Amino acid sequence: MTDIKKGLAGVVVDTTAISKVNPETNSLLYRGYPVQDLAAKCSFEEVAHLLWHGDLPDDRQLADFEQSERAQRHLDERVKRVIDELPREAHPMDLVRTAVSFIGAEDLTAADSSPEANLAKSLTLFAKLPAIVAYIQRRRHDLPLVEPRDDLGYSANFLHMSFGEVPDLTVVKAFDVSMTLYAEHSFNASTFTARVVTSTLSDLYSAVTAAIGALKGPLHGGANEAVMHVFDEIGTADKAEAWLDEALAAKRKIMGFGHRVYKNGDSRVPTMKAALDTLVAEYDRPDLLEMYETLAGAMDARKGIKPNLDYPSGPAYHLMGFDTQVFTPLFVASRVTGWTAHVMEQLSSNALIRPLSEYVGPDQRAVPDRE
Ligand SMILES: CC(=O)SCCNC(=O)CCNC(=O)[C@H](O)C(C)(C)COP(=O)(O)OP(=O)(O)OC[C@H]1O[C@@H](n2cnc3c(N)ncnc32)[C@H](O)[C@@H]1OP(=O)(O)O
Ligand SMILES: O=C([O-])CC(=O)C(=O)O
Repeated sequence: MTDIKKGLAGVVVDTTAISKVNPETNSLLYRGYPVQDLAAKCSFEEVAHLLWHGDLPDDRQLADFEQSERAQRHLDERVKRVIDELPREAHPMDLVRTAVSFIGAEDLTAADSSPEANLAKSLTLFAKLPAIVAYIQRRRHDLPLVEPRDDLGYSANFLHMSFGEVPDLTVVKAFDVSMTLYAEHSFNASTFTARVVTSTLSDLYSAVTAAIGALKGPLHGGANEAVMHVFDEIGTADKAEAWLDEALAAKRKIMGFGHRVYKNGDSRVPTMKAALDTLVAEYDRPDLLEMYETLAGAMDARKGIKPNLDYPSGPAYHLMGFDTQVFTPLFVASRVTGWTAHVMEQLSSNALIRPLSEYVGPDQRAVPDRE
């Protein structure tokens, strides 16, 4: 029998210059820069520029970049109408996926996959996703669309469009940090999906639409939503240990824990946990922190399995005021930078991605004659 690497675990399928995930040193580099330092010192706009162009922008480049992003922030009436046609109860990930697909169908230059065209499309999606996600968040509460403000940075504007006001700087910074941390993570399932689609020479919108579908699952991005459901199911921290014992006995996967690559903790968690701590102080919610610590401690004690980025980001988005079902769309708004960087990298040295499988079905047999 062939040595099959189920789930492609441990298989290196290509090179990438975009990010380096190193489980040995528990580190993550974007284009050579430690992600913690980027989160501390740079805006998400700078990080997006870094991922797409390979380097941080100088002042002039940043000003140009910000200007192009701010000019495209509004929600197009037709995209709004498409969202409005869909049930209010539809999962926000399905709405975001449909909105991106619609934008792709409307763009008559979608098939132009030149580096310049793909860069322009990437920037368009980056600029428009906050409006889409913010509108979905508001529509769930029967609230009207909030127009973007072009005097605000990406994260402050995102929060303004979501809630109609700009929160304290601490909250804006925590949100911006989450965007930076979620932006890129080498060949994770959704990015690999984007690369598979791109490898057939399909267009960038199709790759991003497919990637959104892959991100939705609870074993990947959907876990940030699932963490909050777990917290709700447990109720209060004093019940966390008993809940965990029962869940593990029932062989349940505990959402927000474990990782395919990191086996000793996720490099991004300390930075996001620090951001969560600032939010807990800001909103005076020590109960949430107690739940976080108790469940994480119990999981470590019982299984030695550590939290991944979705574990601190779920409660952080909750404190900011987002509905639980809107957490994974926030991940989309960030990861679109990494996905599109990978689309462009894949095209720069493309090979159709088409692995082999070992057939284990019935041997060849004759189709019975039909009357
Ligand atoms: C941003 C992100 O996408 S990060 C990932 C977000 N996903 C989640 O948080 C979902 C919960 N986690 C998981 O399901 C897994 O840890 C994954 C899918 C992320 C990684 O899985 P894999 O690399 O395939 O590891 P695998 O599932 O084989 O786990 C190895 C062992 O640890 C156990 N394990 C791993 N994660 C968990 C978990 N969250 N809860 C309980 N047990 C777990 C498995 O049951 C398995 O045990 P076994 O050897 O006794 O069968
Ligand atoms: O790398 C992975 O498999 C999942 C992950 O953490 C991410 O995509 O951010």
